[in-house]
Amino acid sequence: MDQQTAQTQLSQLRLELNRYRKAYYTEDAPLVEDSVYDQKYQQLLQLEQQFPELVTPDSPSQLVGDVPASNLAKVTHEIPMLSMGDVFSFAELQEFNERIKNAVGHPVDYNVELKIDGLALSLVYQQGQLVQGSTRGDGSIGEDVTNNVRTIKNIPQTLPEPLDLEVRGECFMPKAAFAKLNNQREQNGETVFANPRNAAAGSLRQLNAQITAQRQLSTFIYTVVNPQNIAVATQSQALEKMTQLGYHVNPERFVSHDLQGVKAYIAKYQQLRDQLPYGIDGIVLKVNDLTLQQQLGNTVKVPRWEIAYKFPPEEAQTTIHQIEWTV
Ligand SMILES: CC(C)(CNC(=O)c1ccc(Oc2ccccc2)cc1)c1ccc2c(N)nc(N)nc2n1
Repeated sequence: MDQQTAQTQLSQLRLELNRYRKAYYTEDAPLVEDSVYDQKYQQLLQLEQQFPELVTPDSPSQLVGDVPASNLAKVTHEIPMLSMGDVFSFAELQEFNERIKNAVGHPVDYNVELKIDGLALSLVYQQGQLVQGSTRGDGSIGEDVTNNVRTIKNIPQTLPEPLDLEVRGECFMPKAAFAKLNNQREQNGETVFANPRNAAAGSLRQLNAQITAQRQLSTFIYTVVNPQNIAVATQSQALEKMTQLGYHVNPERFVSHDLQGVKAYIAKYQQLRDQLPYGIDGIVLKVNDLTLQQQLGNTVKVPRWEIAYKFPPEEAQTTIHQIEWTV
């Protein structure tokens, strides 16, 4: 290929890849699958290797430090990482409760939790040592972020007991850290993140763990995948035990018999949502008894024993310097 053709192809690739990057990071609306981005990015790298004199400072290859690597190693989840069934009205919660009562034959207790708005994370421990951290990916295959999760302060690297355990939770960027990061990026003339969830995803999915380390990420852990290993019978006991093991577990939870108290909880946190230092997008009802959870089972993507009640979307995320955070 002659230099002229290479130049044309490279400027086309730079244009496309920078457009994809911008959409992914600032508009919270990826334009293409990671695999398409990867394939074009590899094409650009090959051409730049062949014609180094054609590399320009705005080429995506020159921003490698900050480009979240969609070429992180892959991890297969032995137990799938599931998502949530969503409802948008209290009436639908009542229908869910009726379905459960009919399936189980009696009223059940629910563990009621805030639905943390971050990115799902799985942590695997062997003999009490953290050996792997991974993202959900498509539920069966996620990305290996082990080195990055080792930089997150409230993730225990070693448990006080030599347990073989897999726990799951949400990785998130606190709102104050998000505001600070975007203001810094704006001052450096970099693209800003659309919302804390995108900022958390972009910060966790890095090849360079030192970038992750600077981003003040946090977690709330909410599931033990193998509860038999910690001798607990309910979701609420599991969360207590995880707290004792050193995990950061969200305290705004309670056990409700049927739906008593859930309406008040929804009203309280819809009100409090803007003042919380982390993002939530609803509440979650989980059948508290773990044996009942097993009996109720899961569909391919969603457990049958939990339901998420989604809050209406918050008003559009205005640009950061206009928001004065009240803590
Ligand atoms: C309920 C679950 C989907 C996690 N649970 C799982 O991923 C899960 C996965 C396999 C399980 O067991 C299986 C075992 C074998 C086969 C299939 C499933 C059980 C739970 C979930 C997801 C997001 C949550 C969130 N943002 N906030 C809170 N507060 N809770 C959340 N809970």
